[in-house]
Amino acid sequence: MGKKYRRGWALRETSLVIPANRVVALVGPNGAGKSTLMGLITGLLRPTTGDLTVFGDRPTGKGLHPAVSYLAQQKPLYPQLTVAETLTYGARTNPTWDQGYAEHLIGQAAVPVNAKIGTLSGGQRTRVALALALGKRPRLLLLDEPLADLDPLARETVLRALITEARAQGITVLLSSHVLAELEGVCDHLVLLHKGRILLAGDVDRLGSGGVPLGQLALDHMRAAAQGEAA
Ligand SMILES: Nc1ncnc2c1ncn2[C@@H]1O[C@H](COP(=O)(O)OP(=O)(O)OP(=O)(O)O)[C@@H](O)[C@H]1O
Repeated sequence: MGKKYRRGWALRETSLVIPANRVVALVGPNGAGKSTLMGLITGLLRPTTGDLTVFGDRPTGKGLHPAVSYLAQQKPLYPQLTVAETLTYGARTNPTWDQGYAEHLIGQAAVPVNAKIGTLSGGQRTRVALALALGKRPRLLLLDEPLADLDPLARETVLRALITEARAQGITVLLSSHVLAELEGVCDHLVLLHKGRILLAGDVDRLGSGGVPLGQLALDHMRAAAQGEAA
């Protein structure tokens, strides 16, 4: 498939399968097309050419697929609501909502349930947003740089909690990040985009067979692509 905006192509002739039950790293320089790819999967965007299916269904553009949760850097939480009210909102808007599970995740993160969202730290807000995303019991979780506003320690804590949960529940995760080092040991599949094309895609074990870590592998390919253009 491809996606063209007024200014030009953001994704070109992209053919990709996101493998089930994996934690997939989506990496690439600024403007590579990562958010566009996520937008197509959520149905917020429509492909200009070609097609895609999510669990066998074409995205309708009328809201997310019931089996998909999406979390971006800007978390759509209401600052005036308490954490408990936020979960109630989740229950009201998601037919597959699991209240007990969402409460368990909030408890695990030690976020006070009666606190208003607006009074929470960035890390706590992210944990609430994650509980909202996971409480829907998705089969696919799309994370578009969800940790970008957190400090390194909070990033590590939240990422570990998230991945533990995803693996325990068999959720497929597509995670975009510019912090390559933190994807190490977390992601088992890599998709590297560059200027709207797939530069590299595959299992980390196979791609890094020379013992090259994921971050290094991605960086080497990004450098080579940039040098190829400059030449
Ligand atoms: N709504 C839009 N209208 C026009 N062009 C857009 C729009 N959204 C993205 N683009 C362009 O499409 C290309 C891909 O953008 P996209 O946001 O998908 O990249 P990205 O890999 O997520 O970048 P970043 O790492 O900076 O978040 C860029 O050239 C961008 O300028």
